[in-house]
Amino acid sequence: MATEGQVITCKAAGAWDPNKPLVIEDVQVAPPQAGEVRVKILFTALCHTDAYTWSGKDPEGLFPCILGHEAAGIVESVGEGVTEVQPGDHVIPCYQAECKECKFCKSGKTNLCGKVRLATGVGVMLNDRKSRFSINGKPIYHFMGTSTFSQYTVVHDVSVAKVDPLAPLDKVCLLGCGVPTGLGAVWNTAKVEPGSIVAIFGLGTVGLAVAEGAKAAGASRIIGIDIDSNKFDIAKNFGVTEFINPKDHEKPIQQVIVDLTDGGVDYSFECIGNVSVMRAALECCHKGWGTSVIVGVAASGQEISTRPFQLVTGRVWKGTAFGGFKSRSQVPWLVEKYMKKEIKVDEYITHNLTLADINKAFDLMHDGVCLRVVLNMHV
Ligand SMILES: NC(=O)C1=CN([C@@H]2O[C@H](COP(=O)(O)OP(=O)(O)OC[C@H]3O[C@@H](n4cnc5c(N)ncnc54)[C@H](O)[C@@H]3O)[C@@H](O)[C@H]2O)C=CC1
Ligand SMILES: N[C@@H](CCC(=O)N[C@@H](CSC=O)C(=O)NCC(=O)O)C(=O)O
Ligand SMILES: [Zn+2]
Ligand SMILES: [Zn+2]
Repeated sequence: MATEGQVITCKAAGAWDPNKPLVIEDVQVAPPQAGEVRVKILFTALCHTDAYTWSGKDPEGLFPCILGHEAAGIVESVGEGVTEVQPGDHVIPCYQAECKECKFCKSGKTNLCGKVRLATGVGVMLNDRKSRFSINGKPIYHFMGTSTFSQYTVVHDVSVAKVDPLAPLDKVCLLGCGVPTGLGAVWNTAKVEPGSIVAIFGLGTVGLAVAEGAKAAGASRIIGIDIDSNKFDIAKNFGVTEFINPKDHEKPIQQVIVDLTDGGVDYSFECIGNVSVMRAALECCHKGWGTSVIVGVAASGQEISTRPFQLVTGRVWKGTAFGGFKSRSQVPWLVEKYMKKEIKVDEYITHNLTLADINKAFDLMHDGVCLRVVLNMHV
């Protein structure tokens, strides 16, 4: 049955209140307006950032909403003026937009885009500042401009990357967030050189993708730090060469690492979202040149601190969003790298469940027993 121009009623996971179980329910998804694309989501993964917003600690978190931002699907219909995708195209929604026209996109200095960010930050579409989701007439907010925990979603045309139709969508959905973030933190943000010593705090999907990126960049030592020693075995497969569990040491972890590395590492990456660890990650860097990249997302109200002397003496503190990748231009390139077996993706998927199991999937994340859980949205 043709659905173009019609309201679609489908299943979605509604987040009604912080930390309250997600509710699988019928949601109405309005047709796309000008500059918008309605996508049938086939597979979505869960990222720690979904859990962060669901927890109520995200200052941009609005309820009720439909979470989810790491997914893949097929274009169902497009709104007026949309030229770069058409119904049937295989796509990855991109929470980090790329309009190619705004001050940010034209700067050549950042992958951030300003075109739709103000609207996506308050859970609505740019065109009429309203949501395309509702339940029996009550509007439900969008999340990160993607809302992939729904069988159908509406995104801005600048927030969707067209990918190779031969790519398996149950795998490449991961290229919507965690894996590119880790790889890009190394390749685009830090620009790690061959021979570098690298420290990675947090060995979840993002930290392991940092390890993979560092190995590909020719790092000589890749030190993984995690409070869960169970992560160490799997981390070897991603290139981590040494492991430290801070619980095994009495000294501050930054001192342990400085002692192990003749003065500190060349590059460190914080992939947890813990501001104390961010300080340790900066302070384990080598005097004169060590660079620390903040990847983890810290809760509302949290602040970072260190002695300014750490920066005066040459350490550099940076951050990264989506690993510095320009989404619509570079996600298709990452998909091709996966198809050529130049980057891992399958190896990050530890569980496959269905939309109905979404609360179970978040339990796996909170119990620390998974990397990525991929949900089949239409079983
Ligand atoms: N900047 C960006 O563009 C992005 C940021 N993120 C953020 O990156 C972070 C990591 O995401 P995931 O890998 O999905 O999370 P995850 O929860 O799978 O991994 C976190 C790891 O950190 C470890 N850990 C927790 N506390 C620790 C501590 N005090 N010391 C050492 N290890 C500790 C855990 O055992 C776990 O292995 C999250 O904060 C997420 O929100 C995720 C994607 C994009
Ligand atoms: N709303 C949050 C912002 C959280 C954040 O930093 N998000 C990352 C992506 S995390 C993906 O899993 C990001 O890319 N930020 C850039 C942006 O424009 O949002 C808060 O206010 O804390
Ligand atoms: Zn994410
Ligand atoms: Zn832009």
